[in-house]
Amino acid sequence: MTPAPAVEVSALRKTYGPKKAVDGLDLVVQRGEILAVLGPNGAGKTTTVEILEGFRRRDAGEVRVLGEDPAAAGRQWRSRIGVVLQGTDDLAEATVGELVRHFARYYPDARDPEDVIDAVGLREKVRVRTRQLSGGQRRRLDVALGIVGRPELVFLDEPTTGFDPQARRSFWDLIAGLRADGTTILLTTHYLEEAEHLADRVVVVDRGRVVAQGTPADLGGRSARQAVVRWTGEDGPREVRTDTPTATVAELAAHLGEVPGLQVLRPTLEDVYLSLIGGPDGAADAVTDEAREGVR
Ligand SMILES: Nc1ncnc2c1ncn2[C@@H]1O[C@H](COP(=O)(O)OP(=O)(O)OP(=O)(O)O)[C@@H](O)[C@H]1O
Repeated sequence: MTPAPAVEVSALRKTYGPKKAVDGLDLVVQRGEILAVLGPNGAGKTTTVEILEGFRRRDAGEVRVLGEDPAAAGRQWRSRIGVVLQGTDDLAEATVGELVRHFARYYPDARDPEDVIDAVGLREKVRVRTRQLSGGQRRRLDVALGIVGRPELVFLDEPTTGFDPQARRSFWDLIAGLRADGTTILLTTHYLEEAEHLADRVVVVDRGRVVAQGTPADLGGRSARQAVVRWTGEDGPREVRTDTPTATVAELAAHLGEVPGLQVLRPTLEDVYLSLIGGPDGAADAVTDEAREGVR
């Protein structure tokens, strides 16, 4: 028997005054998978995650997280969930080491705090007060506090915002390690390469509902889209669209030998994502721009 999904959401709704932040959202996160939720600013990602964490009330819809309704779940349920909170300002005078060790004591089966400090790359900062950390280091501390309790399910809301590229890579290794331990992870991100690198599946949310989902390779029919073969011909740049780029390249090579300027291009995850949400500025912004054009 396949285990029940870690997260099941159907027809979720949440409004703030007249604003429909979440508008009929359906979502499933299977046990052991990494699901990335993508979407433009204001799409409803954080609201959804906060409802799943039990921090925000919903207006309507069914929600099950580790088999329970987060709106009614208790302490024991909470100890099975890892929440990466943004900012622990009231604890700014504590050191990194003190905080991680302190949080570990709240959980029945916590990870070794020293291992967690190493895993998030804060060993050199272990005696530094949290108020003295950089933004990226603070975020890593948030992650450390979110995972030290050995949660079955971790919510990561834009975990690598403000990370330098090297820190982002080590964070990805950390997440891959959690997954290898069987942890289920739901992450929101604006970094398409992060979703591509980490996620088993991605869900694209726009205006409070899911507009597409799939593996990073297949999202929006990506793998089925035609490839573009480009090269430099005698008269300048040439390009053809084809379902069989290998055959095209073989043909070119037979004619030209080493093909000058050869490139085979497929739509990136970012291309597909932007087409799903309506262009580089997102559908909502495109409409606003049109309206602005109208009044000029
Ligand atoms: N506490 C609140 N009161 C009123 N409106 C809110 C509140 N929180 C969010 N909103 C609005 O609800 C919508 C969804 O916001 P949410 O933060 O869930 O989006 P998001 O997808 O996480 O965006 P981002 O990518 O910018 O973090 C936005 O229009 C936002 O302005």
